[in-house]
Amino acid sequence: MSTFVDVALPAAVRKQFTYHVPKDLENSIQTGQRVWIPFRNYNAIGVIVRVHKKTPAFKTRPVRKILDEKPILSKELLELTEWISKFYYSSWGETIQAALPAGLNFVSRKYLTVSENIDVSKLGEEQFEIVKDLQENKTTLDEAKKRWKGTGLNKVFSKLLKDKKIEVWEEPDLKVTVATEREWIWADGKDRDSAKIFLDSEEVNEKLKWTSALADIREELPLRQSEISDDSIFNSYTLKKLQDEGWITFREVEKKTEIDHLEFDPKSIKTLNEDQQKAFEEIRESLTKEEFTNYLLFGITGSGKTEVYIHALKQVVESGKGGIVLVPEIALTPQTVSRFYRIFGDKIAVLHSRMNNRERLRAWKDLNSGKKSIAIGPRSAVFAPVQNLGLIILDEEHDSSYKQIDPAPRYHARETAIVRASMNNAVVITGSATPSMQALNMAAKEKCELLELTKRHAEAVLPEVKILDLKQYKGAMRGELAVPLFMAMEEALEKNEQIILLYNRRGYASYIQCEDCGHIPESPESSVSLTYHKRKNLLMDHYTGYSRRKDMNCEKCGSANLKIQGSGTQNIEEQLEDLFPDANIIRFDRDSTSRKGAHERILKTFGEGKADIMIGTQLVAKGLDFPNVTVVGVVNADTELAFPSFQATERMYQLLSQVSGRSGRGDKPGTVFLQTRQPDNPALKFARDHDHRGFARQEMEFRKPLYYPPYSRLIRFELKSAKDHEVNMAAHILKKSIESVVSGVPVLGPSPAAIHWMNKKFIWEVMMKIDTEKGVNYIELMLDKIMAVYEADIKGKFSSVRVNVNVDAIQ
Ligand SMILES: Nc1ncnc2c1ncn2[C@@H]1O[C@H](COP(=O)(O)OP(=O)(O)OP(=O)(O)O)[C@@H](O)[C@H]1O
Ligand SMILES: [Zn+2]
Repeated sequence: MSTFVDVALPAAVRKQFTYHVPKDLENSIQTGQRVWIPFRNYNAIGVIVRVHKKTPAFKTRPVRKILDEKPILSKELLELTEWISKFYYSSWGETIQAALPAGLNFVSRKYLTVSENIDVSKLGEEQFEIVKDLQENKTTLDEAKKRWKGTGLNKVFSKLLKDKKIEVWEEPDLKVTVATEREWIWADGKDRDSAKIFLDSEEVNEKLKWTSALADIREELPLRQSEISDDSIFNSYTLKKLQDEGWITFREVEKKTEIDHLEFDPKSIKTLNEDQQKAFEEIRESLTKEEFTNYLLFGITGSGKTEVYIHALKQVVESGKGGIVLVPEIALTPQTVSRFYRIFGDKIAVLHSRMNNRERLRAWKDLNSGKKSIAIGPRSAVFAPVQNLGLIILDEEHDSSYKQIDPAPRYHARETAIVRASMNNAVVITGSATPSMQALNMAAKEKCELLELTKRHAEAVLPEVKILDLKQYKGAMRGELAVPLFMAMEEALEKNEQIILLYNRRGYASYIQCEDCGHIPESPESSVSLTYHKRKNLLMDHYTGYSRRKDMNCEKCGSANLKIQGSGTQNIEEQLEDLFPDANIIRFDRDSTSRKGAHERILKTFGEGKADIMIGTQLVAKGLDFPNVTVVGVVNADTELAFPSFQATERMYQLLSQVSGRSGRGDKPGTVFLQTRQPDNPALKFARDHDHRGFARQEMEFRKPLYYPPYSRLIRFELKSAKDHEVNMAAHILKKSIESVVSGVPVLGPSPAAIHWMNKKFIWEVMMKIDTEKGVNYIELMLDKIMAVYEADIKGKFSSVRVNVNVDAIQ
């Protein structure tokens, strides 16, 4: 009886491809391996997701070769990616693609090889020339096409391909290597003492530049290339000279990662306070019993959630297991990493988006081999190949970055973490000072265990929050700052305390507006309003990258009265420099942190007290812990409300609470000022009173009758095409398809998306709300049916329209 395998490919089609296994490969084939399979007219890389004996109804082709001796995807991760592909309605292949780092996933190039069963002696002269070339030079398909383009050999090459005398094979795009660097060492027979004698000897001529270098480095060998600092008196060239003179030589060593430079001091682990200890005891019990449990750690800002995580993780590591710590990408600061590194040292592998492919691959391998047992990273670290998984921590559970939006798989790291933990009898701790409505609802339904920390550690207390009505302070403004905020800042500066200002917008000034007709220029590519950048004098679309020079006259009415409205962080920064000429001001936003390492530098400067005021976007609200910050100001609390989503209020509330939480974390009490034009907005008042439960109650009351999440599950269908009328019609057909498959569920739309035109495509949306009790199999089957009906209905029409499905869509 033959053996068959089902193979996943990274395509968007939700199906696997079946091949038979040649006898000689039968003993080595396993699920989770990559194999080469004939696909269309080349040999593609695929991942085996199933091995079975079920003969398919069609004629199968054979697996060509096995790429990985050992599976690169464990049974566990295969099962997890399968669950995601069903629940979030992605293809299994594209889900696997997201779960593996480049070099191990499907990212590949097409190379040419000469077929094994070709008889070279029978080739014509031109054929022989090509074959010989390919045998001698490793060549990609693209290179070959270029090489013979326009020459007489082009046709011969195509014929060889067609006759399968030359085959196309995909190969992983990244060779599995580690990054190395030079480490300079003494040459054979040379050492510090002989160098000293030489330097002291008469022969040494001061003209020899390298003398000083030798003097400088002789005590410091071995010396890594990366350790040569810019202000050092010698450089690589000096070292090269010393090498030529026979004093030193080098060897290639593995590069250190950023994390290798952090401080390791496991004894510095903090003793938990009473509340923390109580929470930890409960978690410990589940860990000891190896029983899947989902905890929600609801602890106010500064209550020491991180300390609880650390103790839980320690318990896990000591029992020989591994853990994953998920944090929002922008909270993945050196501050967070170093707190864990101090206790767990090189057991930690950090994964983040600023790493290059090679660094990421190395982290993956260290975890997969068990060399490291803790992964820290953003959303995608939920796929980290941690061995013997005992615990997953998901900090700042409410953060929207845990949901992937594009491309598929559109998964949420929280739900994925819960599923992965339950597969491993592991524990999940999700933590937040402002838990999402979803999480609170789970706790209410006893689907997770609620643990609370209601006090800040030791003497620290929550800050006093003041709401400033900008309408009332019209005549009492210092730039963008109402007088009370300005005065509090002056006072703090006087006492050498620090200040954080949130301005939730970027660029020099947000937008321009016509004073006469009120028109605000919009992007022709995405229909969002354009942001004005003073430095470049440009209007920019931050979604698509479109930009143009600032208009001189209103494009609508021709008036020259164009006013710059609102102000971005750069403008505020300049104002602050005038208002507080003696203060050091530092800006923290995406523009100022786009360079590698900038993020770290800014936080370090502020942490060391070398800056007095930090002004920035949402970045300043996340998880930062600076005990000397006593004043926090929100320049305009209303900006979040303008966002078109049922979650806008929740987002605003969270942002205000989180940024407020940066104040008064040490022994000095803090104050927070929220500037607004809507002082009566209840969300602001709840934020002022630190009343998350009150806010949640009101928010739930608002959502329940409207059947919004968490009372329902939102599934958004996004339809895209360059032809607006086609998407529009297709969206109507899709709506009917949904209604014919499931009756009685609310279907919203079709409507143009909030951003109706982007990347030259029109976007329409249809949304449905389903019962949250419906499980993964129901969802997959329902969506299969809907898509089948839809596809039958549009058959032959609207071929330009693509449909994306987003389960648990949040905005
Ligand atoms: N048991 C403890 N012993 C000593 N210091 C503690 C203890 N618990 C917390 N702290 C200190 O209190 C500060 C706040 O703690 P931590 O950053 O863990 O709070 P958090 O709940 O994670 O805050 P946030 O939600 O605002 O990010 C930190 O500087 C931390 O070191
Ligand atoms: Zn106008």
